[in-house]
Amino acid sequence: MKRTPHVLAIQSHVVFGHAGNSAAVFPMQRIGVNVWPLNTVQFSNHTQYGQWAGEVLAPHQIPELVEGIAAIGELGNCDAVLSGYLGSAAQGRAILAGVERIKSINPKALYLCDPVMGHPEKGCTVPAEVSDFLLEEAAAVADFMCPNQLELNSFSGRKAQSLFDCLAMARALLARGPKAVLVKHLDYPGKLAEGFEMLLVTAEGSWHLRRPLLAFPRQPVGVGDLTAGLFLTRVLLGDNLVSAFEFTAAAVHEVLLETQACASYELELVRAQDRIAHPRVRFEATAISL
Ligand SMILES: Nc1ncnc2c1ncn2[C@@H]1O[C@H](COP(=O)(O)OP(=O)(O)O)[C@@H](O)[C@H]1O
Ligand SMILES: Cc1ncc(COP(=O)(O)O)c(C=O)c1O
Ligand SMILES: [Mg+2]
Repeated sequence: MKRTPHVLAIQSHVVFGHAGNSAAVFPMQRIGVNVWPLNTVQFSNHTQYGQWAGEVLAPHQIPELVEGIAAIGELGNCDAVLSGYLGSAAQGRAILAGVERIKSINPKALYLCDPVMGHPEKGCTVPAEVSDFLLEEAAAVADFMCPNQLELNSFSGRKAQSLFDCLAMARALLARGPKAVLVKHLDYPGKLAEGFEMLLVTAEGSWHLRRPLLAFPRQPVGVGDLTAGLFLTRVLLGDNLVSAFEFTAAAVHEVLLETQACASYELELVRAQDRIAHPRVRFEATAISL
């Protein structure tokens, strides 16, 4: 029987609702991986509510927890690390040390870095040291990076002017080391208003995908975290990168359809669980080149 992969998922936890690990862990488990959640913060709720209670994990706890897993002889069973929102560059460096420790025991282990930089227009940003860390240090170690357009613009120091410009920006990020860059959400002048577009860029080629844009009174949070977690999971389960990309788009769309149907602000992950595992919709990625 094929072994079930294990993923160390290092990102935020919210008690109520879904963001970070609270958006990614259950869907990842539902489609077939064991998840080791290491929560970088425990907040009452996600920060887009404008108020929350809770605490950030001290950076020294990350290596301590990783060493704890090593001490019971289980660290070599880690097949991948996923990281999301970082409270500080110090927390990021502690994650990279953990990734290096895991790769030294299991060289096949993968690292997916979701370079979360918040939503500047909603007053939520990360310190400049975190965005510098993500570009200068994390990109060199990560196997996969999953920026959205804002994050890609921030890496490039400018706004994308066209789809081909987005592609050039993603290729520039790819040149820093990752095997693949998945742009979770494209935004550029001339983009069709009714579509939600994504991009996958690898050394082999580039693929563009469009799914319907759904109307929400308030944009749900945690979609990026769900996207990154599902993509990594499907790769671990043996999909090629393009298939993992197409599956992820379909499964995320199913969650958003359920969320919209329930008029819910929080993602309806439990109600959508069978559709996450077996999406009824399918979006085909089409190859594009510069
Ligand atoms: N098909 C869709 N229709 C409408 N909004 C969407 C759709 N897919 C994602 N979104 C929204 O687009 C925004 C950007 O998503 P994305 O960049 O993937 O991740 P993040 O959640 O990290 O910002 C999110 O606010 C999400 O709620
Ligand atoms: C605690 C927390 N974690 C993670 C996120 C990131 O969520 P998203 O997937 O929407 O980028 C947010 C967004 O507000 C958050 O508040
Ligand atoms: Mg995000």
